[in-house]
Amino acid sequence: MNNEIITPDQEFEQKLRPSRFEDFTGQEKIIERLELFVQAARQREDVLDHVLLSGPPGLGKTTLSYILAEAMDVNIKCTSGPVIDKPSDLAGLLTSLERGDVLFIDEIHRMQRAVEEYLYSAMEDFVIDIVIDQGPNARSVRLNIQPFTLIGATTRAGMLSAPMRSRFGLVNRLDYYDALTLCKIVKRSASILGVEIEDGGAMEIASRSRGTPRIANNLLRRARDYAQVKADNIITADLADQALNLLDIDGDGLEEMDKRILSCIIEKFGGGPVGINSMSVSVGEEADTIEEVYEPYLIQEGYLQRTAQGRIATDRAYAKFGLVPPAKD
Ligand SMILES: Nc1ncnc2c1ncn2[C@@H]1O[C@H](COP(=O)(O)OP(=O)(O)OP(=O)(O)O)[C@@H](O)[C@H]1O
Ligand SMILES: [Mg+2]
Repeated sequence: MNNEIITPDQEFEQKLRPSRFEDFTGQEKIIERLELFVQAARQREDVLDHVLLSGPPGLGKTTLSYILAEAMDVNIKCTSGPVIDKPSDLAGLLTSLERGDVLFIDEIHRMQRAVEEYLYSAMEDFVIDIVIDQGPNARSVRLNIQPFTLIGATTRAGMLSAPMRSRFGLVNRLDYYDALTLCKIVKRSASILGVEIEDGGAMEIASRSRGTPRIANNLLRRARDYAQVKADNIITADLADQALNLLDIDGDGLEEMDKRILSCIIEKFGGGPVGINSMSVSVGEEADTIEEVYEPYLIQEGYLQRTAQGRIATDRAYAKFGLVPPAKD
């Protein structure tokens, strides 16, 4: 399996992560909007409104959060939904923020309900309740905190509760990148890494990266290794093609797990509909990962449909394996 292609490598990503709006390629609408709100807030010497960033993994949510903090010229503190055990963990973080600071909460849809509710008053009125003393003397005091910007990132916007969602002033959904945009990203990354790449090579990588900058960068890295061993360190279209074939990434950018999911629906479940849990057992991947990582791309590319009864393989999925879809009644 090529899980390394889709999983983040912190050190490597850090190096390639754009730190200013100008270096962030693609998602033009979102960038235009965010730049405008940053400018407006700065002019008023105000704190930036809370921002929600949603979209599949590797499209730039964390990157944008850092860019926003940088553009506002404030500190950023990072945490993640599942690691906040109880409201008091959050209280410590919130009281440590200075005016205008960014609190970045990754995987915000995985926050516990009690923690989430605790966050509401902080987001809305910049106050929190803390319990002091213990036993019979225990009492709750209301504490003002500095106005701050919460940036929440989620791969599953649909799993966010309505009250949480409504507290974000700026809601942005990142979409998959087209190949041309990814091509620019690949070339930028190559120049940072000092890798020589031809236009054709960059395009080959871009069109096989499932619309995802993280994957494009990871494939670039693999192509670089290949070029170093097999050629003169130059990534041509031909060389990129060979390197990606070696990784089992096909011409449509599908990787082994994508194909396993599709062939499982077709071969074991007669084309579907099949429930996520049966599919998860059958392909040997967690249901969450299938839903967050693999399915969105397969759906966008028209290989898979999600219906109330379950997942269905489309005609395109059959065609992918050279099969004829069953006649519909
Ligand atoms: N628009 C972009 N331009 C250039 N590089 C990008 C862009 N978006 C993402 N990247 C690159 O892809 C990598 C992954 O992006 P990032 O970590 O921001 O994704 P994410 O949406 O936070 O993913 P996850 O949901 O897994 O946390 C970054 O290190 C960065 O180098
Ligand atoms: Mg992230």
